[in-house]
Amino acid sequence: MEREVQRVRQAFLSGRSRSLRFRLQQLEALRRMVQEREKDILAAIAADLCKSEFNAYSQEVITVLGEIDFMLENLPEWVTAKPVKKNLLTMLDEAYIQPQPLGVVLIIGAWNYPFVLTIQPLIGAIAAGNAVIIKPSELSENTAKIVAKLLPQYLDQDLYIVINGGVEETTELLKQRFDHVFYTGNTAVGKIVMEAAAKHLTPVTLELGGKSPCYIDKDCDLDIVCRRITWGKYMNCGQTCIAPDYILCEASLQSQIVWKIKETVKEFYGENIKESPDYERIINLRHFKRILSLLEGQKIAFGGETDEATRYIAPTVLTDVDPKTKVMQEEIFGPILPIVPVKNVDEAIDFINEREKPLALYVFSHNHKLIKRMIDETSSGGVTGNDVIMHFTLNSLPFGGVGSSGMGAYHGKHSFNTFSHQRPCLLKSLKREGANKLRYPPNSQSKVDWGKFFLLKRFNKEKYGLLLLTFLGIVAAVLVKAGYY
Ligand SMILES: NC(=O)c1ccc[n+]([C@@H]2O[C@H](COP(=O)([O-])OP(=O)(O)OC[C@H]3O[C@@H](n4cnc5c(N)ncnc54)[C@H](O)[C@@H]3O)[C@@H](O)[C@H]2O)c1
Ligand SMILES: CCCCCCCC=O
Repeated sequence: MEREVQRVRQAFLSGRSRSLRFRLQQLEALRRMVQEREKDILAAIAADLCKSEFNAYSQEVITVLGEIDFMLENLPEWVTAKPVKKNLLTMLDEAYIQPQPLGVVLIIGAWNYPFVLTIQPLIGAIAAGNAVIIKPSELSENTAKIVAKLLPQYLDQDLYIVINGGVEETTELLKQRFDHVFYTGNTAVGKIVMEAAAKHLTPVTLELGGKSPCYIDKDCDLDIVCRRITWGKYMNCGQTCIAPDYILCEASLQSQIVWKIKETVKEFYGENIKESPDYERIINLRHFKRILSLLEGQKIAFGGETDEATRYIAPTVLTDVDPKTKVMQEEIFGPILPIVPVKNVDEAIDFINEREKPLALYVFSHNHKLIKRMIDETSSGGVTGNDVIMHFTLNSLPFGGVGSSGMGAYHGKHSFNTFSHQRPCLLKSLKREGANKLRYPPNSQSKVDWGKFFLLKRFNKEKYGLLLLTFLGIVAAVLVKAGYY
């Protein structure tokens, strides 16, 4: 492992990943890989999650292609140095921020959307000029294999490498020194990753999970609300980090919601859900059994059918759920939707605030003020109002958690920033030494006064104009040089 990391570091130190041209070339090669080997990629995802080609394409491949195109379009502008505002002391100098690559980045992927959740961070890391070690999740072994097979055929083989393996390999990898670690997965492993990274003072991005609440106000169109929630909850068999985990609503809405979700499930997946090409399966037996254990002692309004041989769990809704029961203590990450009745929006806000900060928050209402109030008075990684999941798809929005749902963010420019160091640069001339006398010892009251004038004075640019500021600066420099101060 040490040798592999060393090899990637040597490749980074060669400097070739830094030029804009090289980054664009690699991103174009990655796009070619996705386009030319689409069938192999979709087949691998299908084998891991029993997902149809249409679903794999629209949930994973489109996002990857969209992200690459967005990077190719914007990267030339993002990599350029950005001049910053100056003060009187630096107005004749050059001051700018130069984004630079961090170095060697470790990306640890997740299994639930095994392609996009591994490749989208990779796109950001390449765009920012880094070398990358990719560790796909061993749980989605088919996608892990295809990623390991294809990437070296299209990308620089020393700068971007894939290491496959399980906990043992990840543990070994985490002992190495990286310049950034980007982890997607559960909160418990997130802590292990952060602890390992801390030994080298390596910064981390942690894309974790949590119980994302969904508040339904009585002032809304329940048909539309239930259709959107059904889509986001049962997509990928509930194995979506930002799936609505549970519903909060007034007790009077509960039976209508159950009925409408049941009808929508029929509309989406037909009478025989097992036969639907749009309904996936649970990733493995461990997760299958974990999800089943969440049903114990619950009132099942509909669903609840299971088949261990195929790891099938039907779309299920639970009603009148007691917040103290197991299903409300951990992230469900499966097709079970508990409804917890609350008296009103105040109680819903308290309910959310008494728990760990979730990765997403959903609120449905015709009342825009109520939605704004929910946003103002709670915290979550991201929010979609009157829909679910969709904030993930807009790459101008940062995607990430807060508190126990994670730290840092990515997507689009936010990925570029995550994998870059924003290097502040101030370039001075070796001339104009007179003005510097102000900061050299011995200090005096008049030097302090001039310091205050240069550094603290706020000018209204429109009123005085830049010319006046320049004039004042020159006068001050001349006075200092002449030895008056
Ligand atoms: N925020 C996001 O974008 C996002 C996306 C997908 C999943 N998630 C979250 O991930 C969770 C589900 O994934 P999971 O928990 O099954 O992931 P997981 O257990 O498969 O972990 C993911 C990665 O961590 C490694 N790993 C596991 N145990 C380890 C250990 N003890 N030491 C070192 N490495 C270890 C695995 O090898 C794998 O590569 C959910 O909580 C979900 O919300 C979050
Ligand atoms: C269009 C759907 C993409 C959903 C990706 C969710 C990522 C977290 O699991």
